[in-house]
Amino acid sequence: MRSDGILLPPATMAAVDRAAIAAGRPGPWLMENAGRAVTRAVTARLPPRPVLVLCGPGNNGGDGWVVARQLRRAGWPVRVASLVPCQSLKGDAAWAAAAWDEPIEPVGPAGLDGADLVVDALFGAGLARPLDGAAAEVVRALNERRLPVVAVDVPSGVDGATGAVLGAAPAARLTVTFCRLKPGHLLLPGRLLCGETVLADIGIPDEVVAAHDSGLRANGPGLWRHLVPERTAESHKYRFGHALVVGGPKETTGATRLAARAALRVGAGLVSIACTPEALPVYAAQLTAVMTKPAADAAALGRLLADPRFSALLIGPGIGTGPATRELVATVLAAGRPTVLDADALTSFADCRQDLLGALRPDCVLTPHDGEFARLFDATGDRLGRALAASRASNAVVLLKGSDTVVAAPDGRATIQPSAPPDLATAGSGDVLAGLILGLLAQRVPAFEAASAAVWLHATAAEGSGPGLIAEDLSERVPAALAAMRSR
Ligand SMILES: NC(=O)C1=CN([C@@H]2O[C@H](COP(=O)(O)OP(=O)(O)OC[C@H]3O[C@@H](n4cnc5c(N)ncnc54)[C@H](O)[C@@H]3O)[C@@H](O)[C@H]2O)[C@H](O)CC1
Ligand SMILES: [K+]
Repeated sequence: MRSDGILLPPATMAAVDRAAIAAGRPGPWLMENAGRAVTRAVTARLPPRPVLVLCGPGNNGGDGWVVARQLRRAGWPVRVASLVPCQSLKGDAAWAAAAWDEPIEPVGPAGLDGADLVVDALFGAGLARPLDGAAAEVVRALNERRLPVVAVDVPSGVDGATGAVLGAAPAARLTVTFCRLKPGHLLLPGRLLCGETVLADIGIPDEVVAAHDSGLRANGPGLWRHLVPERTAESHKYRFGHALVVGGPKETTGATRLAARAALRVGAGLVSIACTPEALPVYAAQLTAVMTKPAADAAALGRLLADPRFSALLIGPGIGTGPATRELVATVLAAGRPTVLDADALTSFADCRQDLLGALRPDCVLTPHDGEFARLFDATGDRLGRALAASRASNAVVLLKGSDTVVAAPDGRATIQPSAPPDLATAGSGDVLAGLILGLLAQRVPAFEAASAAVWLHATAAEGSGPGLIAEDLSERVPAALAAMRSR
């Protein structure tokens, strides 16, 4: 199976299952492969121990019956508890249960006694509402007793489309999923509840998956590495663009400098800061490779940006909020270059959002955190859905920052960042991210890929840094992240 990063929401996964069966892969064969994948993952990690398999009313439960049979064949002491009477099971689940010829218990907390491991096959892609009744009780008891759980496809109660918990969900040590990851495996809290996530090939052809591809991806270098220019012996700095940051006042130059430095670190050929004459000496005293350009007001900035050599623009870090910023943002957008709008450049439009949203283009990238997002867009719904809706509404790329950062494009594509070291939560980290996007845009990386690449580089630069990471160091770690991008 290609590691193509394709993410399939549960409803799409169900359609893929049906298409695979129509393409000659029988349901029981798929279920047997799914159960075998779970069994292999368990037996590769653990020696035999008393295991309880919790089977639900559908095909997730069907996978559980296969796991029970295969673990028993591997010599494990296995018990099975079923949420529903076996005679109510249908289709492949009924087929899988019929092979079990030992006692079957009801699902409930009492059944957990004596189990050293629990296989959670209650619900998967078909979860339709919050857990209740015996399912909720046993899940709560699992969490209270901190029993090791192996989840089939997804921890029961986690919504595979959003990562949200519906009622309750076990904290699994291991989750074995099939065919492709679902958004809920990467979005919080689902990602944390999955524990180690193993993706198993159960024989669904890639072409069946491709036919159902809706443009959702787990973020990774394979999506955009080819678009990030590489320096060679005959490279010249002018080939790597000229990035410009609209600098804040002399009292708050740090954010602007962090962004400018990050743009250089990620490979922009030239980087300039446009700032007021009062702030210019402050910037000039603290910069070496970054140039400073005086621009006293919006009109002067407009004249400066008429120079076509500026290939990408950033406004926001440290710029301050208010009408003057709105005027500067309008001037920057009027220049018609790929543009990053971050922090104060977004907050300044909280009371007049349409003035901003009506002026954006697909080569613009907005980088709100949740608070900034809520001031501009409808904040109801899950993060993936919200980011996609905001991108469609604004006709711009929306990068919704978080531990599970989502990048969404107006054409419906989206990436979810699979990891984010907690050390990224440091002052100035967002300024560095904005600078990384700017530096990639300056090198003519398209906006959606530039934003996704910047998120991955930002997280990779923080990997292994440990506590005490500061934004300046983060920027210095970008070259190593670029090298990792080329090698993975
Ligand atoms: N990905 C693949 O190629 C394969 C996946 N398999 C497994 O099939 C399940 C999906 O099975 P499905 O029957 O569609 O749904 P579930 O088993 O998750 O749910 C069963 C059933 O339960 C009802 N229900 C939903 N929510 C609740 C609730 N909160 N309380 C009570 N009942 C609820 C609803 O009617 C559901 O239909 C997938 O996860 C994989 O594990 C195949 O086995 C192999 C191929
Ligand atoms: K499950």
